Amino acid sequence: MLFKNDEDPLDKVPGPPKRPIIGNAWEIFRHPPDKFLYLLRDNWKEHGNRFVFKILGLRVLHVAGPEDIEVVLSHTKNIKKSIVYRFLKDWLGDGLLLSTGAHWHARRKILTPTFHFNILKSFSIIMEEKVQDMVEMLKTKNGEALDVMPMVSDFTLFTICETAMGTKLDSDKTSNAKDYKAAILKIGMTTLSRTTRFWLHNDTIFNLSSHGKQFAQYLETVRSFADKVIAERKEERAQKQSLQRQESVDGVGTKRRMAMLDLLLEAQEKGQIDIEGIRDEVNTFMFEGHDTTAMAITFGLMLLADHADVQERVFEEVQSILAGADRPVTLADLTEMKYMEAVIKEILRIYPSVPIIGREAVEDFKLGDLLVKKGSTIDVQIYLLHQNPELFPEPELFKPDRFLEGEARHPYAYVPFSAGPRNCIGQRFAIQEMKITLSEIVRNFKLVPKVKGFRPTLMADLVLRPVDPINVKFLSR
Ligand code: HEM
Repeated sequence: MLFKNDEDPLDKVPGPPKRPIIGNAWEIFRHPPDKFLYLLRDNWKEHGNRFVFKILGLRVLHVAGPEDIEVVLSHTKNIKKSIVYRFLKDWLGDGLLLSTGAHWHARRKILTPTFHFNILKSFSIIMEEKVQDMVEMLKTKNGEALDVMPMVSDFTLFTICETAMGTKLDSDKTSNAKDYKAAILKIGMTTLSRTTRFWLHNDTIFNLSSHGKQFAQYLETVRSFADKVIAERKEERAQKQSLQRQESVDGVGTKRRMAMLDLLLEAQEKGQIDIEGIRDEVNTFMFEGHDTTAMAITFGLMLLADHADVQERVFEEVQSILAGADRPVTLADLTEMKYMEAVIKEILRIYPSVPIIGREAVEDFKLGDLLVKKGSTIDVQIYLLHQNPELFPEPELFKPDRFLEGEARHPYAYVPFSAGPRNCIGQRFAIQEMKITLSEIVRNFKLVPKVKGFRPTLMADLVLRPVDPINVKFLSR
């Protein structure tokens, strides 16, 4: 693909001027990885909602308009992920995020019940416990400015491990968790560097490079963490199988709750999945289930701290739902939090945790008059879509009310969880976790930014991250 250089309708789509043979490889490489998102934004501002980058023979069509995004995301056959996802294959294997075709369909079917209402209900109890731990820790800090990202990603990692995997991270395992989180950050950075350096797209060259050797070490760390989680749950299951089955039937609040991993282990007993498959899914869900929500909550705390008026409305809403009662929030309370819902939507509009989605066309299709040929790479630019002033006036402003006022909008103008067949399976889990976390924090603390109006530089690797620390003071109410 990299060296195929035949004619293609995508050559007529605007984009930065292409050099002979290498296309835009030099401009892309010249940009440090943490500036790549800004390179995309500048090209979008200059060329509009469709632009093409060419790296040798590989054309990448970037789409940022809701009409094009609707065609790409709702296509039932073009569900194959793009080349960049292949760079994650040694880690996430054939797990739900990377796989395609019949294999993906079968896995999605096995995993969908994990997010059933009753299971999410039992997860809410764990989420609430984990938030309370964070609240207690914050109370001991006496309002000093804290770098929120590491704290929040501990919380979301502990939560996904205990909900989906049924594994509690005690103090002993916390250091493993720290190594795991650090390795994920490095995997993201290395993947982004690999994306922008076309010669590293080749596996052999990459594996021999210093990037490739370090990548192998990070992989070892994340894999062994996932393996420990599986081994532990398996052992516990063997010991307590009969008791656990009975308790998972009565569902909520029992000592042993049914986790996603149990569902996979049951599928293994029925011969529907092998141990490699379980490993791939555990790796996929541990990553997708903690890093995405960690970034969303981190940016959310920053925005709430910076907008005292919004924070006050969130506080008042929670207080009125609880009628001043001193008890944890319940699922019924969460469904009443309409303003909070608008706040969360606005957080994910400005900072969509997954800023770009990549597809490889498995068959020709049309975007209006433009023929997109089989084999083309298409990048859906969620971050840019959400920044479009025609869809979201004054897009740089944090205005949750825009989601309350019933503004008419294209159905694909807002897609933080993607849409169509490959949408986010964890969407309801994520929103539930965000609602519980933000409501409990705002109930207990007044959030104040260390520096008013501070906005970090952003980096789009596997998720959208702040490059600079986000410091917030948590003043007890
Ligand atoms: C704010 C939080 C989250 C956001 C913004 C988000 C966003 C997304 C997006 C945009 C996709 C499509 C990716 C693509 O096509 O390449 C996706 C897929 C996925 N997400 Fe999420 N996600 C979030 C939280 C979660 C959570 C909590 C879980 C698990 C508990 C999860 C599990 C997954 C999985 C497994 C996929 C692949 C689904 C498939 O292809 O069938 N996500 N997510």
